[in-house]
Amino acid sequence: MGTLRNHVGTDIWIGRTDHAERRSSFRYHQIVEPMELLAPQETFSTNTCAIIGFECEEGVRRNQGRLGAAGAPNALRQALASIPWRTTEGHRLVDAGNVTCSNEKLEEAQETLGNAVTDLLSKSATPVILGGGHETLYGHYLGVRKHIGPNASLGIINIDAHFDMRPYDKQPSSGTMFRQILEQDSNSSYFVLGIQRFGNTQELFDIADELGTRYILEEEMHLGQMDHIMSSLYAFMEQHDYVMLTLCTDVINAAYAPGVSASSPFGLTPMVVRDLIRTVATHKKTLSFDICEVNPALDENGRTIKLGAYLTNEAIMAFMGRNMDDAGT
Ligand SMILES: N=CN[C@@H](CCC(=O)O)C(=O)O
Ligand SMILES: [Mn+2]
Ligand SMILES: [Mn+2]
Repeated sequence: MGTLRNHVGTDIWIGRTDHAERRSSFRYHQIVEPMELLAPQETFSTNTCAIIGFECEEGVRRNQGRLGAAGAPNALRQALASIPWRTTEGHRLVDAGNVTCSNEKLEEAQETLGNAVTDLLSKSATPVILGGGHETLYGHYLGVRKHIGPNASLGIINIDAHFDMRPYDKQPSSGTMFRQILEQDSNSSYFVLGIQRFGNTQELFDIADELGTRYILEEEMHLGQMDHIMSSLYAFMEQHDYVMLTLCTDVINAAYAPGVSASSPFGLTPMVVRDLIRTVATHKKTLSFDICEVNPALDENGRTIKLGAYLTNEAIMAFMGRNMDDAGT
């Protein structure tokens, strides 16, 4: 089994403290609570986000990518630690620890992550998954599908430069997940935003068309075009019973996000990605979020890690914001 480590080291959630008791000066490290996964426990209020890390780069290795993404979950936690926590008192953030992939056992680790995600959803927490290579998404998907059952329609929204729809008959990797899902699950649909025209072969565009993928190219996603894109995104979410969101950090321009395996010289700006995350995570059908492909080993001065943490914060704040009315109940 993929190893489940319930508690991250005490040296991870450390940051600046402006005041030890005054909540209005709190940052993430002052409010995050450790939690036991898979242990019987009372259900959370709907105002709870649950972080879980996936220390895995086996999918990237199999896809001939550059290694380092397994170090991202704790690096992202460290960067989140000092971000101001700006929600009301009823909102909680728990940390369920890390699932670690060892001995190249990717499929087992994805299953372990899936079980953790199902557990969190069954306790009414909103999972926020810190990958890992983009193979993290497949474990995330397994957990969501198990929670909602086989018959519910699931809309999967991916913000990515790549389709990740390569053949998986030899082995799944970080380049195969959406083909695995669409070929195995007729109640799932796929919408990907930020595709690079020259980051994918013609064959991958053909497979995307064959499998009914909705996609928007990066070059169609700039100022003046966003209203139309947000409307398409909203329409896609409305068509499904549930939605899940995944961010492949290589969709962002390489100047802002150099710390990824396959960087994008023409990638999106962080502000566009922030708007997409806000739109999707605010929607009531969205169950969960993952961030993948941050690679600390390739980063420059922590720039990609910090951006990844800020985008994760956007997802968490959007999830919390939609539950504002329930806060404190
Ligand atoms: N996770 C996806 N990775 C891309 C890598 C592309 C590249 O190396 O240029 C893919 O498989 O298509
Ligand atoms: Mn990608
Ligand atoms: Mn990807």
